[in-house]
Amino acid sequence: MVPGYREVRELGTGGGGRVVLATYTETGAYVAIKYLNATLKDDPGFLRRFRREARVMVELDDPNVVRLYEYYEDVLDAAIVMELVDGVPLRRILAGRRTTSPEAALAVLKGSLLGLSKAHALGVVHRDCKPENVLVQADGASKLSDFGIAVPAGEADTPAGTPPYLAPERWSGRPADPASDVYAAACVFFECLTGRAPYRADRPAALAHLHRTAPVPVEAVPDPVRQLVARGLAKDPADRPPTARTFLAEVEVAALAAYGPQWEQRGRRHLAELATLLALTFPLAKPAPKAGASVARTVLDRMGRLRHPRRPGTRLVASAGVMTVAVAIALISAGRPNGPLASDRVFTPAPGIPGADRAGAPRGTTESPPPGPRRSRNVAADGPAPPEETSTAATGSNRSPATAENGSPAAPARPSAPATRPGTPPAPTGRPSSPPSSSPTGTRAPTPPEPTGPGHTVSGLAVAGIDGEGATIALRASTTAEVVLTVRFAEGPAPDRLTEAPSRTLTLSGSETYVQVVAHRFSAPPCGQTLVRRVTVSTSPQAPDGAHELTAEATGEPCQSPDPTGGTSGGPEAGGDPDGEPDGDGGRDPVDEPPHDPTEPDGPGGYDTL
Ligand SMILES: Nc1ncnc2c1ncn2[C@@H]1O[C@H](COP(=O)(O)OP(=O)(O)OP(=O)(O)O)[C@@H](O)[C@H]1O
Repeated sequence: MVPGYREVRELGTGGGGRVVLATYTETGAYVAIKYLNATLKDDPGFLRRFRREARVMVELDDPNVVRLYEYYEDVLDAAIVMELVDGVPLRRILAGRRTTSPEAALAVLKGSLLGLSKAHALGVVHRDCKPENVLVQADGASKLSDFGIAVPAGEADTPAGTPPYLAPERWSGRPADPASDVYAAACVFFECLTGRAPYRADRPAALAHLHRTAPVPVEAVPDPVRQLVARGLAKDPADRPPTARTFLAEVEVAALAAYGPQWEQRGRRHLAELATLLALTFPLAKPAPKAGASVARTVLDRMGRLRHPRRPGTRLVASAGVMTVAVAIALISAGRPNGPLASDRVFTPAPGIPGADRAGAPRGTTESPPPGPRRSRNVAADGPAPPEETSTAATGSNRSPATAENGSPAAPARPSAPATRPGTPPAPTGRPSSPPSSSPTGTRAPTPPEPTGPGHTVSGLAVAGIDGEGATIALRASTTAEVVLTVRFAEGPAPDRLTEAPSRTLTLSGSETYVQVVAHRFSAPPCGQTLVRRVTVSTSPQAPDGAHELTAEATGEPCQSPDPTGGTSGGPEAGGDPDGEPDGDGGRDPVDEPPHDPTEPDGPGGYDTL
């Protein structure tokens, strides 16, 4: 069990292990914890993949993607602590060949494409978009989960994916790229509309043949969305929208034209109805020992204070010299090739179920790190992988390591020994005596006080992410003495036209590793426009490579054009009514059965993730 959490019950078991509902003991907040199967944990390849999943998730701070709160690893367990989605997998909604209204199918597609866009912008492909991995909440919002087999786009990889959703080129062994995610998302869209995956066969070879050669079964879907299906399921990736973002633009246009400006509202409402029908299966529907306390504000309260979760046991740590590896430690080490990656300390990003305060915040923006070697972008993407992985295994493998502001490469900072050696007593586990301060200080940062203690250095510093409500900063110091962190936020219409906000100063102490979520409300980009956001961080004592900076772009939702149907909602051939009633595919014939098609009661059963 991950220290600091209490298991409530099992939610399900996937190919990689089990997922449990748990509470964070300090606040009572609910989380989902995915444990890597014990056998797989002993397999370096699987463990590497699991760590990669965590690293991808930590970067994907997006409301359409299940959020990572913490990655935990010790001698016994490897676990991902993540946002609990109180809802149902889309698979369960579609069970028994049930369908959704076209607007609901479009809403699912839009949610998946938004999540995938974020991944694509970071150079990552999901590779396993399918109804099992789309979780639908009671409000009709959906979230993409399970980045277990995600890889950097274009990386030569072993075949992976789930056959009914596998693009033709993937069957030929071509590397996964964003267009193959587009194909999978289009398959899920098709399944929402028809209750079936586009191609079905009982033998992989037959299924591969259908994906490669069978005509796209567009006649099975309502007219207004046929073109979308044809585009998304195009055999040749060159005929498909190249990324989720480009497909999304086409989806918005087609949906608006066919179903009017309220299409998404109606779609979400219908999804909400369908999910609510299954409310008894929601994770929180079953009796739980304690009501989930809201963590919305606690995180900010506690921001900057280090939580020392209970350690997994000194005996384990001391006797085996086992190191508890943490994502953020990898993050802050990522900028330096020989940086310290292992620690005996449990690390908890943004304590108090971090990120939860921001989970419900509206975003609807994309963030894409700009090119250029001088700026540290997403650190996990920039830096080399942890020692177990090659740098090409890191997300965005073609990116250069983080470099200092002055342009010189980050200096190696490998310590001569781990922080705690076998036999030495564990680090203090109490709370730091005083919380950090966080105050606006004018346009320039004040001169920070000198840190105490000899040999006190900051060995790692990185801006791990930016979103509309602030930045996540990872920091590692050589001792638990005070570190002053100065954060500057700036935004504007272009990189050379940024306006700086008053800087923020936080004093941190009591730990050697921190991940700070520093709140700052950036302006929301107007529809169709892009705003540039920049976060610059520096510390005292200074990090070896000085200040770090991350720049991101946020793009507003596409602007709505006047309703081409003259203001009526719902096109004449939509097969959906203005109230969004479940009308499925409007009584259309099911998809033509391809040869070798077995009868499948509940979706494309019989195929697991490869
Ligand atoms: N964050 C979450 N919140 C709520 N339920 C979740 C969460 N993550 C996973 N689950 C549920 O836990 C179960 C197992 O999920 P997991 O992702 O491990 O497997 P899967 O996607 O069903 O299968 P596979 O990983 O083999 O493709 C599923 O029922 C899933 O809906």
